[in-house]
Amino acid sequence: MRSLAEEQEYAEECREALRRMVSGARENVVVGEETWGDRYTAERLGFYLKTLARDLAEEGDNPPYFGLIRYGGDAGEHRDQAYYLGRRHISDAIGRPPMVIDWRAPVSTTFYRASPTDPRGLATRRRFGWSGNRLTSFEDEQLGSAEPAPTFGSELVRREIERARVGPMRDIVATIQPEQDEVVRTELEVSVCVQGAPGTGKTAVGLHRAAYLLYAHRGRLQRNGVLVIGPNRAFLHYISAVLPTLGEVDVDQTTVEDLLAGPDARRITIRATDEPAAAAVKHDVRMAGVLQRALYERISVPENAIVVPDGSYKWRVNQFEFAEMVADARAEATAYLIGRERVIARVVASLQRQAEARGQNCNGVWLRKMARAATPAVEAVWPAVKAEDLLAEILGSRELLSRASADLLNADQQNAISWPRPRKAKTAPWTAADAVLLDEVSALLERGPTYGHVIVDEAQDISPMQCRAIARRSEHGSITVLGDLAQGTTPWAARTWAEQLAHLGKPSAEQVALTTGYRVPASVVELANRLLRSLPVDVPQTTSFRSDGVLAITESDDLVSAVQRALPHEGSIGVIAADDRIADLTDTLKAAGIETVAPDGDGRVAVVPASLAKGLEYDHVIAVEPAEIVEAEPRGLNRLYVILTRAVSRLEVLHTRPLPRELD
Ligand SMILES: Nc1ncnc2c1ncn2[C@@H]1O[C@H](COP(=O)(O)OP(=O)(O)OP(=O)(O)O)[C@@H](O)[C@H]1O
Repeated sequence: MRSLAEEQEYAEECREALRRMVSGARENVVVGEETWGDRYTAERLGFYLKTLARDLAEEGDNPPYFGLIRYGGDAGEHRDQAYYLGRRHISDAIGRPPMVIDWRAPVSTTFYRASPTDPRGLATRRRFGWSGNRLTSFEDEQLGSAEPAPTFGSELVRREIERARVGPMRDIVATIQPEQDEVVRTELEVSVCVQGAPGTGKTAVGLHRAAYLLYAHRGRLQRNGVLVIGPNRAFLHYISAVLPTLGEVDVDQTTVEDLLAGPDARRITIRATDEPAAAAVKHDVRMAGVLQRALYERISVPENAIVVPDGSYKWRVNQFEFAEMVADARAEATAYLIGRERVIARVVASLQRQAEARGQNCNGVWLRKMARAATPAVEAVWPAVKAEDLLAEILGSRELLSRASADLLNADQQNAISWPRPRKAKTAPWTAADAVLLDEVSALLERGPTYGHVIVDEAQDISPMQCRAIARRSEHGSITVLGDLAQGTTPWAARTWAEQLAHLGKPSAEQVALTTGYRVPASVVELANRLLRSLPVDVPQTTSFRSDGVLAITESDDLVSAVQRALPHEGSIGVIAADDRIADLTDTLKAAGIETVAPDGDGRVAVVPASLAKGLEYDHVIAVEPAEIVEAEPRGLNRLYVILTRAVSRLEVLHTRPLPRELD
């Protein structure tokens, strides 16, 4: 095995090889641009070469590798072989073995999963310690010896997990733990649902799974795409750097709200906010039934035949035939507008049969003319509908709403979502929940495109109707569902995964639990677990990987002193409080000369509204007045649980009012 100096030299050689790969890729772009060929091939080649050059160049100054595995004498095809593992594959010359293997390649699994009790053919596992991009140390585990060393855990892994957090989230490729690796490498066809306590690495696992799937199934997923859905924009900002560092830049990352307001649904402008009672009804899965009925009641049974004059003839589809065409299309078609098109096509086909029987030549022009002539009759029984017009009408017409929601919604529920008078779709006071309904109606009218894989983070908070919108976008693909039932804070938060998975269209997804926490230190976990016992969900408790960390409960409202106590320590500081205290607290800190930023800003001290803290983490968290956080919303205790578990190293709870008794 190499010494430290030799390893440093090898690291330099790898960097050099990577630089050659970048310039080679750039040269290829130039050559590719001058290559003759058909336009499609030239375009595809150009796109591929440019992507490769860009990906390689974006590699930047990351350490070229983080681990080395050396197999023993009885490891089959890998016998006595050694492999360096890094964020990306590095090769020196075509035909030569790679200098560094991508962490996602099958052989890398051994690095993550081998243990003294199951060495998987390995003799040694070496982990490298880097300071910036300088290799400073390594650590060897002898896995193949007859007498395995007692497991003491890796010091480098411990240091990485306990490091102070600054700035946005980082990748965890060097230290993925075995149970996390199993989720990351689950096959593409398999949908998984991960229930994990705070800080167990769900988000990290989801992002690494996206990168893994793109590596293992690049062709398929580049066509269909991978979508990551997170709870809010601050969270997306926080995770935005992870996939690019892993070499993956073509993953869509969005919130459910933005997904539904996206380019294919830009028809409404959200101008209003629903009352809680209205939002509760609109997010209820029964609305799917209401919308479906309201749409399909537009279809009626034909009362007349279709007669189309054509020169000296008149072609006919009699009333009975026409009714049968409508009934058949209704039974077969997957979407309303497709069914309507099908009826028109069948009417035209019938006219064509009659015309051809008379020896007429039915060319394209004739067929289009017949379709135009038949459309008004079809329109009368199967009218074309625009999603926003229909939704505006359902919410604006008590008769229609009551017909469509009979036995689904009671009178109070119907009242809650009714607009006082019919509105025009364009200027109606649309709300965020209406965008979810509109998406449902749009999908009833026409099927939309689907992704190859969808990753849903904080999935416990997604409403049944939002789940259906996600299910539609992953209908022909698979999903990774990440969440924690105990952190559910929306009015519709899931109580069980079985129910949520059914709404997401994947009732048989594999359910996995992660229970080792890598963020929150043991003393803070102990406090949070007390609260967990009083939450109405059945989830396993976390055990912390970390024995360090400090918990302080201070009876005071002196936030400035609390921040000043935190400032000398390394790392980020998050002041988290009930939403309506944020402006005040920001002013107080400003007056004391302490500069603060919002949760998506880049600065040392962030002032974070409780409602935006989900998924984020700070080295030092100051949780201000838990009683206010709990009182601010119906699921206030769950919110408090989220807030207490944002701390990486130190949590200070600042209060003047009694602490909620659930914390005792
Ligand atoms: N194997 C690991 N090695 C190093 N760091 C890790 C590992 N797993 C998780 N972490 C770190 O632990 C922290 C928590 O991870 P993450 O945010 O993914 O957890 P989570 O389960 O999504 O938490 P929450 O439910 O609170 O949002 C992050 O800083 C992450 O980088």
